[in-house]
Order: sequence, then C-alpha cells, then structure tokens
Amino acid sequence: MSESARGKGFNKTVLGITGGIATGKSTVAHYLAQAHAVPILDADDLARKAVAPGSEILQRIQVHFGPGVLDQHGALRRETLGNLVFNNPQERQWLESQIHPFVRQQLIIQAQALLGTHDQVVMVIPLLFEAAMRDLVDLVWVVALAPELQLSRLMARNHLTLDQAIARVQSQMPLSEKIKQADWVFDNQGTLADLYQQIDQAWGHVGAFMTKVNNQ
Ligand SMILES: CC(C)(COP(=O)(O)OP(=O)(O)OC[C@H]1O[C@@H](n2cnc3c(N)ncnc32)[C@H](O)[C@@H]1O)[C@@H](O)C(=O)NCCC(=O)NCCS
Ligand SMILES: Nc1ncnc2c1ncn2[C@@H]1O[C@H](COP(=O)(O)OP(=O)(O)OP(=O)(O)O)[C@@H](O)[C@H]1O
Repeated sequence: MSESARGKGFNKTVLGITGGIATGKSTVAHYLAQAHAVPILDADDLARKAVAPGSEILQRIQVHFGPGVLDQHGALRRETLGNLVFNNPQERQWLESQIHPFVRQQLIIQAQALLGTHDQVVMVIPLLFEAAMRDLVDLVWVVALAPELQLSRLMARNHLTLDQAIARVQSQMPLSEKIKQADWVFDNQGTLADLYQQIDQAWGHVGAFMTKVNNQ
C-alpha cells in the first residue's frame, strides 16, 4: 500500500500473496489466519462480490456477453463465462476492466479499516502484477510449484480438462516472472506441513523487513 495510505513511520504492514492459479495462495492465507491471527482480504472474494445478482457490473456483463451467462436466478454462470474469457484475451481484458476497479477500491477501503486495529493485513491477489496492484502492498510473497503439478492440482480442484487448465494458466503472467519480483518464494510441491514450516519462517521475517523499510 502507498506510504500515505499505510501511514509513514507506523510499523504497519500490508503483505501481498500471489502466484499462479492453484499454486496454493489461499492455502497459505488460511494458515496465516489460523496460526498467526492475521486478517485476510481476498481479491477473488471481492471479484465475486462485484458480480453479485442485481449488481450494475453483472448487468453490464449480461449486456456484453448475452443472457446465457446468467442462470434462472439471475446469478452469474461462472463456468460459462470462464470458458469465454480464458480462451479470448480481449474478452478477458474487457471483463477485468469492469471488475478490477471495484476490487482495487474495496481492497484499499477494507485494508485501511483493518489497519486501524491490526499491525498486519494480508491481501491475496492472484493478478497482483498483471492488474497493476503491486502498489497496494508493502511486500510480496509468491507461492510457486512446477507447471505439471500446477496443472494437475488445478484440474483436480476445478474438474477441468487439460486444455481448460492450460488456457487458465496461460492467461496469467508466467510464474517464473512473478518469482523474479517476489520478496519471498514458497515451494509448494511438498506436503502441507512443509508449506506451513516455510510460512512460519517467512512470517518471522516480515517484522524485520518492515522495520528496515520504515527506518530508510
Ligand atoms: C471468469 C470467472 C467468472 C471464472 O470464475 P471461476 O469461479 O471459475 O474462477 P475464480 O473466480 O474462483 O478464480 C480462480 C482463479 O482463476 C484465476 N483468474 C481469475 N480471473 C482471472 C483473469 N482475469 N486472468 C487470469 N487468471 C484469472 C485466478 O488465479 C483465480 O484465483 C472469474 O474468474 C472472474 O470473474 N474473473 C475476472 C475477475 C478477476 O480478474 N479476478 C481475479 C482477482 S482480481
Ligand atoms: N502442499 C499441498 N499438497 C497437496 N495439495 C495442496 C497443497 N497446497 C495446496 N493444495 C491443493 O491445491 C489446490 C490449489 O490450492 P489453493 O486453492 O490454495 O490455490 P490458489 O492459488 O488459492 O488457487 P486460485 O488461483 O484458484 O485462487 C487446492 O485443491 C488445495 O487443496
């Protein structure tokens, strides 16, 4: 988050968690919330809120893509829209242009409120680099694994074909690029216990990192 929003001189930290699709960002965030009592803001949750039934953004989506993207209750058919946008960069960019401003605004408002009572806030932002949201956070954790394991976890979790999974992975910045811009990288190819150990270690460094930043 920008210095003015976070407050210069205060030892408050906004930690951004990103990575590729299905690399384990939510798994890291849930553990942080449970083990270290950190409040979590999730960009995917906010993106869902943006398209709640009856919302203005959902209405624009319906006009743009046609009535087939809504079910009989007026809710978004997420799988249908996913198949449209993950195979078409122009349509994906249009969708993002509708949703990302709302997500960004909510992240700022909610983080400011939480920082009134907490020293740290975590933002889970899958498209932190792609959607130019790096400025919202002080430091970045990237959760990573090998492409084959990423695809197999994605296919298993979302019941996708290999082609569908590849389309989703390829609609994001390569993980190798995200790793280059990370302050800390997690290898999530092992067990959950392995991952939790890495998180505990990294969390111990967050305070030291921010003390250094604030004293510069
Ligand atoms: C296309 C949609 C309806 C598909 O919904 P679905 O329930 O299948 O996926 P879900 O929203 O749970 O997202 C799962 C993961 O997909 C990846 N993803 C989502 N949107 C995008 C995108 N525009 N580009 C690349 N990857 C994306 C992220 O890694 C995310 O964590 C949905 O992903 C969406 O509305 N995307 C646009 C909003 C967006 O960019 N969200 C990302 C957070 S800012
Ligand atoms: N170390 C692990 N061992 C086995 N399975 C794991 C591990 N870490 C995560 N998973 C599983 O991999 C899948 C993806 O994890 P998770 O949902 O945390 O990813 P994500 O990065 O938040 O995904 P998305 O980009 O879609 O939001 C889930 O089914 C999760 O249970």
